[in-house]
Amino acid sequence: MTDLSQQKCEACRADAPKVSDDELKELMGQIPDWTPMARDGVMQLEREFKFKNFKQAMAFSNKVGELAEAEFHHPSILLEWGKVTVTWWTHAINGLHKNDFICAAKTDALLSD
Ligand SMILES: C[C@H](O)[C@H](O)[C@H]1CNC2=NC(N)=NC(=O)C2=N1
Repeated sequence: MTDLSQQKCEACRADAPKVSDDELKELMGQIPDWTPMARDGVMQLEREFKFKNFKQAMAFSNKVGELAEAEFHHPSILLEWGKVTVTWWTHAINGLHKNDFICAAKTDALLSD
């Protein structure tokens, strides 16, 4: 499988398929630091990123925001002192689409920028 972080998101459509349980298992292998979880019945991918201070956390948050705009696929970003919690899911289908895994992998890649 092509590296998720090298792939591009497709346009979010209301009739797009959610990932299957088998696809979820396979895709999670490429983003092992993320946690799939259900919130109010909506499957999401979440990861906490730790930083030395608020300034570094804010800089990372901004990079995630740029990534979201570049892919036109947007996460929840919780910015706290020394920590950023990023949560990806697809609003249009109230669940997980391959786009979310691509963006999670691209989020991880920001750490080595
Ligand atoms: C109108 C709608 O919000 C847009 O088409 C895009 C913007 N960014 C998005 N981001 C996410 N995570 N899910 C979406 O369904 C989505 N839709």
